[in-house]
Amino acid sequence: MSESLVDPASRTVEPAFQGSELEAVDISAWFGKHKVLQRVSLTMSAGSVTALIGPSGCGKSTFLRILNRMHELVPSAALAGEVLLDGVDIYEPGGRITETRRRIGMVFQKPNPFPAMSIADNVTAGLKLTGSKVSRNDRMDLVEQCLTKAGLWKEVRDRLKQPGGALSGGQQQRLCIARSLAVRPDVLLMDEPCSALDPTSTRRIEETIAELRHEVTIVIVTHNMQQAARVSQHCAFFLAEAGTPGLIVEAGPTEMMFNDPVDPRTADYVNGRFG
Ligand SMILES: Nc1ncnc2c1ncn2[C@@H]1O[C@H](COP(=O)(O)OP(=O)(O)OP(=O)(O)O)[C@@H](O)[C@H]1O
Repeated sequence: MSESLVDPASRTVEPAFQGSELEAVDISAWFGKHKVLQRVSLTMSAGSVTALIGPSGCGKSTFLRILNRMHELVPSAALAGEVLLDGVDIYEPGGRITETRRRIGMVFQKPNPFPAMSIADNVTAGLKLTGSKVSRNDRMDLVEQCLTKAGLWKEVRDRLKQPGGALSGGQQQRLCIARSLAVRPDVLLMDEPCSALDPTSTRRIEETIAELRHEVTIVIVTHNMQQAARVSQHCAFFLAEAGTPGLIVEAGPTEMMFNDPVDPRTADYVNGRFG
């Protein structure tokens, strides 16, 4: 893929950012007897966006869901390995799942605001679940702050009481990002957040991601190579060959992954020769 795909501005890692580091160590995963991930290790650094790329079915979403303990919601699901958030395993016995999911938020493929709930209430909907209390005044400040960070404030500030479901798809996705930010996560996981959106809304979300990475560590699954090149500073290429479990073929700085990968399979994939 040509060098111009990688935005030079997105490569710089801000030295001042003191965010959280997420590290997956030797993660294997199963659905029943079907092993879908094989000893995957990856460090997702603070202050940067890590893109997970690879063909359909290679385990990217499963890996992402393991990073905030959502994988275990599937009855047949099992896993081995560790996920360290700032050095502490989120799967440690006695660890609180609610607190883990507060610290590691998730934005899904399809925008999922509460459609009948007001825009403002959508933003603060996660606070109750995590047991956080905010006064009425602080609540409105928080609503404004999160909508601003999600790049939606200017578009909705005059209609905060209108239902979230009345927004466009792209606005709904930014509302979901605002809702994730309200509980002050350390990490934000995004599973193909633009796949249901038009190119303009996609651009808008990408701009939001570029701004957010200065305050929250971001991990994004994307099928769009241009998007991976535009928004991420690090990339991991997943592959499941001939029915074998998914593994990481190669991971590293996005510029290297796109312009000078070590493994020929990475070059083939990022250049659109398969997948
Ligand atoms: N709930 C589930 N129950 C059983 N098998 C599952 C479940 N979810 C995923 N799988 C299987 O796990 C493997 C990895 O799926 P996963 O969705 O993680 O891949 P992916 O790389 O994210 O794919 P895509 O890019 O198409 O979203 C696939 O073989 C899939 O069929």
